[in-house]
Order: sequence, then structure tokens, then C-alpha cells
Amino acid sequence: NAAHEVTAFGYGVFGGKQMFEASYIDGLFRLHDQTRGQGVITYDYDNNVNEDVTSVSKMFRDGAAVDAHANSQKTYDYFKNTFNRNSVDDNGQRLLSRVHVGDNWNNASWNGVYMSYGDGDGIRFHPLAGGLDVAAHEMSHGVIQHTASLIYRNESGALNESFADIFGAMVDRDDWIIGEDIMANGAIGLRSLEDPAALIENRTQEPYPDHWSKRYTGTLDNGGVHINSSINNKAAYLVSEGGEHYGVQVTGVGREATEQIYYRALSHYLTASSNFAMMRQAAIQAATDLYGSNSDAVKAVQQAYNAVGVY
Ligand SMILES: CCC(=O)Oc1c(C)cccc1C(=O)O
Ligand SMILES: [Zn+2]
Repeated sequence: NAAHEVTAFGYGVFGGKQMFEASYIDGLFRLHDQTRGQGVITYDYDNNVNEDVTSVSKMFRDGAAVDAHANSQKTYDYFKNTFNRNSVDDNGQRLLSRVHVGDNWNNASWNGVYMSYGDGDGIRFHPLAGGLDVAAHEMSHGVIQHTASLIYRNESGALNESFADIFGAMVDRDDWIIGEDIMANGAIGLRSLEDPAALIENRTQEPYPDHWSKRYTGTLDNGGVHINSSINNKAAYLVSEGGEHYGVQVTGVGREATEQIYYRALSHYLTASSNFAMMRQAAIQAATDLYGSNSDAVKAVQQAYNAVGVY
């Protein structure tokens, strides 16, 4: 009964077919991928216990587990292939996920070791494991923890959240919306990098800020980490796609240059207490390192941060 690796499959939360690496261990197929780093493992979290997700065949039947596992692998591959980063710590740390956490929990989280996904209440969210950008957002919190380790409150916390959204949108690459797959009751998404102020989940919500002058300065949400993240999200969107924003013209340089600029800024220049002004300088320096001081990329970064009022 030695463990051996297999290619398995299953259907995710929304019925999409997923193929993924798993293992045959002790007479059952399990969601243990031993091919990436020190492993990618997905558990069913019941009664505060990690239970292996098992199957008697190569077809797994738990949709949330199938999505969490496959999405973890896709996000591992993104950081390895795009930045040559080996997992959250660049040392192959095991990517551990828990699904069915809590009771209809409308949340997802990274706690330093585990990515956790609630099943949602079917009113606000469908099972959150169903969103590739959700998994990428959560794993990115791990990458952030092992690089700049941005303090999770006020402006450094908004940058923390913004990097998680930026890489979420880069992994789930077909749009600039976060959470578009998992919203219930007709909401378009959770946050838009393209037009933060336009995408509100319901009528009670304040529009997300798309300019520094509109930043939230209260104490809710750790000083608005999921709110003011939209200011930097908009800047990153403009660096990539360009556009006119509050009268400022930005010529974009595309997703490939943008992801390299932000990863280098995060891993080489930002520190735990960095604020938005430092974010602007870090992105300019990263773009200079990568593409030269007179490059279109440096110009795009300067114009993008001008456009959102960060100097
Ligand atoms: C897109 C992933 C996301 O935002 O997850 C959270 C949710 C759904 C609620 C509270 C916090 C988070 C988070 O990971 O920041
Ligand atoms: Zn987050």
C-alpha cells in the first residue's frame, strides 16, 4: 500500500471539471499532491478537525474540496512559473487548505498556515472555494507575509489587501473583478480593480474609493483595509490597461509587465509599515530596475499614481 501519485478529477462547486494531482495512500485516493514543493493538501474541516478528503476512485465528489485543491495547484504554478517562487515562503511550504469551515461561513482566510473556505450562506456567497481568485487572494496573503509582511491595518493593511487582489486578478486572468464566481443574489463581484467605485455589492454599501482623496479614515475593517485597497487596485489596473482617470491619461504596459513590477516592489522594496506614498516609490523603483528609468513602464506607474492622487 505504498503511497503513489495519481492524476485524479472531479467537478467543482459550479460543475466545472477539474483535473489535479492526488495520491493513493492506505487503500484510498486522497487530496495529497506530492509533486509541488513540500506538498499541496486539502482537508475537510469538520468539528475542528482536519479530515482527509478521500475517494474510492480517481473521481472526487466534494465540489468545494475539488476546487480548493485544483485552485491551490493553479496558484502554486502561477507563482512558480511567473516569479520562480516556490510556494508562500519560497521554500516549498506545504499549501494546506480547509473547506466547509464554519457553518455557512461567508468568509475565506489565510491564518499563516491554512487557507480556509466557508460554504457561504447562499444569500451573500456561494461556497467560496469555487473562486480561483479567492484561492489566489488567500495564498497571496501568505506570499505577502513572507515578503514585505505589510501590517494588516490602515494604509499598510490596505496595501496588503491590494496585493492579494492584484495577484488574485492576475491568476484568475480573464477579468479585473474579484469574486465574480462566488456571489449569490445577483451581485457582479466583491471588488473591481477596473472601476472600484462602480461595483457595489448592495445599495447600502459606500462606493469603494478610486482616489486617495476619497480614502476611508475610520476604524472599521482594521482602518478600511478592504476599502482603501481599491485605491491601489485602481492604480495597478491603470498600469496594466491604461485609461483616463480624473483627467489623467495613463498608457498601460500590460499584465505581464505589471505583475513583475508589483512582485518586485513587494519582495524587494516594501516593508511592514509601508504606506501609499512608499508604494508609489517602490513601484517606480521596481519598474526602473526591470525596464529602465525612461521606460514606458516607469511612465505608466508615475501617471497611474498621479491619477489616484498618490504622490
Ligand atoms: C477575495 C477573497 C476575500 O476577500 O476573502 C475575504 C472574505 C470573503 C471576507 C473577509 C476577508 C477576506 C480576506 O481574505 O481578506
Ligand atoms: Zn484578504
